[in-house]
Amino acid sequence: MSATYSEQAPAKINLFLHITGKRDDGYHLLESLVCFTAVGDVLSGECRDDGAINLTITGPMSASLALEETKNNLVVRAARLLQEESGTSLGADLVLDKRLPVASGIGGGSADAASALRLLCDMWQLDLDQNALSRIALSLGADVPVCLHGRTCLMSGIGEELTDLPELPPVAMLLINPGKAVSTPAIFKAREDEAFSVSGLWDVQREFASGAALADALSECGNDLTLAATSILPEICDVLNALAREEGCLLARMSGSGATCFGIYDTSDQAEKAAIAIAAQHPDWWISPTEIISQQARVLSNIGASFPD
Ligand SMILES: C[C@](O)(CO)[C@H](O)COP(=O)(O)OP(=O)(O)OC[C@H]1O[C@@H](n2ccc(N)nc2=O)[C@H](O)[C@@H]1O
Ligand SMILES: Nc1ncnc2c1ncn2[C@@H]1O[C@H](COP(=O)(O)OP(=O)(O)OP(=O)(O)O)[C@@H](O)[C@H]1O
Repeated sequence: MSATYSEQAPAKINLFLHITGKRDDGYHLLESLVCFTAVGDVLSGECRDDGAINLTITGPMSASLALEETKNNLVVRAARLLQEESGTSLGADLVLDKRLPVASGIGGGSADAASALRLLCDMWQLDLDQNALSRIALSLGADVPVCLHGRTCLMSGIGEELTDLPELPPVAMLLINPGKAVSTPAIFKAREDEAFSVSGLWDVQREFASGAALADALSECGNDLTLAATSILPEICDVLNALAREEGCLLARMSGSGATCFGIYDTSDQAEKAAIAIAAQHPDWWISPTEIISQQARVLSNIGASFPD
């Protein structure tokens, strides 16, 4: 029997997101403080020797992808690119446990693609150089390089320039998605007339001992896609208000191009209480209390521990 490999695909959170310019090809230059959370998808799989790539999607959010062709799934596209680049004749039977809402600003698809690259490099024992992997990642999407990197960092360029930052403490967070998908290109288009932010505002040396200190520093920044996203989906304002109203909320902000928003809470107890209170009023929203994870925590959780629901 062949071994089962497993990789986590944590949600990506843009703690702040500044749009600093636009390239001639239409892609925007950005600066964003990115971290990852304990909640995420999980990809697992076994090796095949015939080169076939099979993908089964399970989990609470699998229905959102049911109408899409499997060959277009970012996991399968990542696998195909890796086969081409490496020339391997191996394939894989993959299972994606889809827990993150789709098209929701927390990079679910990008995280899945990155986890496929990590899992298959391991399974197929590939020794590709980092540049080749980064090139494949960027060709799959602007958020895939940061998800492949998988640790707290400052992201710039169109998403391919990554500067490591001191790891953040396990800050308590609450993620909420109002259950409506948002198109990233539509949001970038809707902000076309807005001015660009200046870059270089974030002190890359700075360390934070608590969620309160982090939230305080983040209050100087913002998410430059919020206005555009709320004009397309006003329900995002309801989500932000619901997060901010609850006791212990230090900051409420949208991630990426939305519609998922995060709240930073003083304690995990407060984040969990807020989750229960908001769920009672909005049973149709996706609500997930979680925390920021560090790279070290991810490595440890890979050793025998299961990934939190
Ligand atoms: C908004 C963010 O989530 C912030 O992390 C990302 O920049 C989006 O990354 P992504 O979803 O992987 O984006 P892609 O799939 O590469 O691009 C989707 C579309 O978003 C727009 N896009 C994306 C990234 C970027 N830096 N500039 C852009 O203008 C482009 O219209 C592009 O056609
Ligand atoms: N494994 C996957 N998971 C989610 N979406 C996928 C996947 N594979 C392909 N897609 C397609 O990618 C689109 C964007 O999905 P994703 O969840 O990554 O968006 P997002 O959360 O807005 O990402 P970002 O934060 O990078 O803007 C979906 O609408 C879907 O059609």
